[in-house]
Amino acid sequence: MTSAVSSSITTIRIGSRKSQLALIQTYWVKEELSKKFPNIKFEVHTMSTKGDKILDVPLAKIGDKALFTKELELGMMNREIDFAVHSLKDLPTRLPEGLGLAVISERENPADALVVHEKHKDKQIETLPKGAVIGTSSLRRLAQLRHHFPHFEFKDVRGNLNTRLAKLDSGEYDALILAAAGLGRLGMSDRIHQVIPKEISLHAVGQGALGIECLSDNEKLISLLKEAIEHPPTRDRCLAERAFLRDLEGGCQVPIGVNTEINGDQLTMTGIVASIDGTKRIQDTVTGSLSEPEKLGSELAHCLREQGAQEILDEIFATLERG
Ligand SMILES: NCc1[nH]cc(CCC(=O)O)c1CC(=O)O
Repeated sequence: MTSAVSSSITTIRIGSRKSQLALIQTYWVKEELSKKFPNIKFEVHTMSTKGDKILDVPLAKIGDKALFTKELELGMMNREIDFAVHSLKDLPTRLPEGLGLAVISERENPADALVVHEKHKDKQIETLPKGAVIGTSSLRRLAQLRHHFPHFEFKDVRGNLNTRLAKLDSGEYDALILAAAGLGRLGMSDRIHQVIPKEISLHAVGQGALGIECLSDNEKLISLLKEAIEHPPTRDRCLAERAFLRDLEGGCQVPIGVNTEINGDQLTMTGIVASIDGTKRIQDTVTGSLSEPEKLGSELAHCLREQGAQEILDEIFATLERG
């Protein structure tokens, strides 16, 4: 008996991707659970996802929202694992029937970071030279940076963080834009040359937080996870962000950015939808009660739609389909 529903709990199986970052995140979750529940045995089971296997195609062109999660979801549906740990930003906003987002962990800095080649160590993003080659695999980063810095050359970069950094250091790129949180968790905060301010680029929905997915009816497991892992302020911010993305029908790979802030019992949320060439941008900010984060996310999505966000998104989907 390995299910957490039984009173004779013995083992709970945690599903994880195999990348170094995924394993660091999963072992952190395992450690937090083990501290709270020393009598339960937690086991890590690793799986490769499609996103780990296809490394020669730009992410946006693969066009599969469950790129980093599907194999783990099958593992839960087949009862091979009890829950899966994801980078929340890689978890689609609509999950397969029977599965749910059980808890959200405390968020690290959700901002993007500039990482530069040694020869640019005295520069900031504002002062990198014309024609500088900037590596990013995210349309969101591309669209927002191109608007502010049309004189840079943007080039796709795939692979895990170590591979990307090796490509930067070998001179293939002048700089990379990476999530500050990923670098921090890998112990490479010293490579963060500049945190990109929100006035230049808004971060991805859910960036910097972990999301734990499990069968929606596994109430015992969900209550264990809540007790050990859940961080309510991050949860509320991320639920608002995910409602915003869900209502715009966007995945991780569309140029949609957000910023959220809690002040007392109020949540303030800024969102942007941008065209890939950086010329069209629709951005707005809403504030509402922290008690209904998803309502606020939906309100912001509606707001941007009314200002023409859907046209920008439709154009992008058509371009991606044409290849
Ligand atoms: N899709 C890649 C991905 N998914 C999660 C992270 C790490 C940061 C996070 O937890 O948001 C990264 C790398 C990156 O964007 O640089």
